[in-house]
Amino acid sequence: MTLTASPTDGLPVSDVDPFSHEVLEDPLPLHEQLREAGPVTYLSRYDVHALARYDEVHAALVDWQEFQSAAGVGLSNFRTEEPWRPPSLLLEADPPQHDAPRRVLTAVLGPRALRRLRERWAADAEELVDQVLAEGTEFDAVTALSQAFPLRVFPDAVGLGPDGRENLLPYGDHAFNAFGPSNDLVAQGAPRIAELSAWVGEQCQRESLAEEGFGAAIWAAADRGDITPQQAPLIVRSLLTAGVDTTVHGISAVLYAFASNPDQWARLRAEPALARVAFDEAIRWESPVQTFFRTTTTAVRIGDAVVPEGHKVLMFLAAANRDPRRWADPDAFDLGRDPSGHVGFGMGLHQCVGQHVARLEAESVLTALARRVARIELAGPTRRHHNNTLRAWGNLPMAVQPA
Ligand code: HEM
Ligand SMILES: O=C(O)c1ccc(-c2ccccn2)cc1
Repeated sequence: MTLTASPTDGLPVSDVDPFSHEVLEDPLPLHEQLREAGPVTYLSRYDVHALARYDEVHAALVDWQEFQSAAGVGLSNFRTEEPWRPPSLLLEADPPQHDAPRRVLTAVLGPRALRRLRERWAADAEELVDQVLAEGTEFDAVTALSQAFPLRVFPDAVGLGPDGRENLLPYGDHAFNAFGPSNDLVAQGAPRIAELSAWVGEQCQRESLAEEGFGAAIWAAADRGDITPQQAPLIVRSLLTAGVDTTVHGISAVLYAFASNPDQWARLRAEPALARVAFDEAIRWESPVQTFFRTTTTAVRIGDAVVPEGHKVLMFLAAANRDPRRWADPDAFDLGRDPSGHVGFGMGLHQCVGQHVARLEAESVLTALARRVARIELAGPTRRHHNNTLRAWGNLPMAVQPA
């Protein structure tokens, strides 16, 4: 990446494409360059300002007034472009519109609501791990665990019917690609997205949902008048968009972290309670959600530069999560570290409302695996799955040694 300091306000400029396959394959060198270039960089290719250091990313995330979400959290600016789908009532909204939908989902997905799922998901994870190990000690952890577990437990928790669940991953993959530029990744998903969107939209209707579950709880909130009946299906859609691919790649991230750091697996075996901190450390280390945007609502000073009003700001969460200004030995996956404060779930008003669901899914899988497996290691070449927003594994060939 060529960085030229513009003569005026000391704002480094680059024409790098953060959404190129070269960068998506290995974004770490770009993250390092952007952090070292200064507190903010101007990416001329997309006319956006980039933040890669922890302090600047954190500051933008918590300042929802000057860095708004209602103009979209992708490259597309909803002030000038039609969104590809009706905007999310949480993600692509600011207060006051954001308030009621957020309050409802906070209650539906909160730690208390999950208490009844904890035992069921622990049993589901044990059953899945037993099935995987019964077939042998070498397997692709992406299909056998990272995809299998979320797809086994989450649609049921939402209250989806049995048919069409294979639509969830491609729908989410396209939604996360759509936050980036209209490149080949977006073009790949375009032919199917109308059909996938229709199926997702159908699942959000009250009559499609089971009487128990996150979906029913959202519709019950509409009955109470906490939200309107028109908002309910869009809030169910949020779960189906944001709640599947993210957890699949989050579980892949923690499994890869352990397989590439076998000494850390030994620590987990010795102290199974470390499963929860292990997941957050993996979210910091790998950052399954790599980037997304905000739009300035006024001219904002960052470092020596001023970002004009109405400009898109690209936040590199993954770069912030490995910023040596914030983290000691940032590139190490270390269960001894306190990962709290990482921005892998965002921060502030829009911080992930489903983070407790994600943590419970990951903890269930890790606990079941740690009890049954003495060692896990990579057993062959890995392949990335490229997405404009998500950091994902296409496969994770794993060899395990039963306990
Ligand atoms: C490893 C798994 C996950 C990761 C890394 C993740 C990451 C994130 C991040 C970074 C944000 C902030 C977006 C922003 O600030 O604009 C977010 C928001 C959100 N997430 Fe998650 N997420 C995960 C799992 C989930 C799950 C399981 C659900 C639903 C059950 C979910 C639902 C949402 C929703 C609805 C929002 C929007 C919140 C708001 O704008 O108020 N996420 N997530
Ligand atoms: O409400 C929705 O539909 C929705 C919510 C959240 C996301 C998201 C975006 C970037 C990073 C993490 N999550 C996507 C969609």
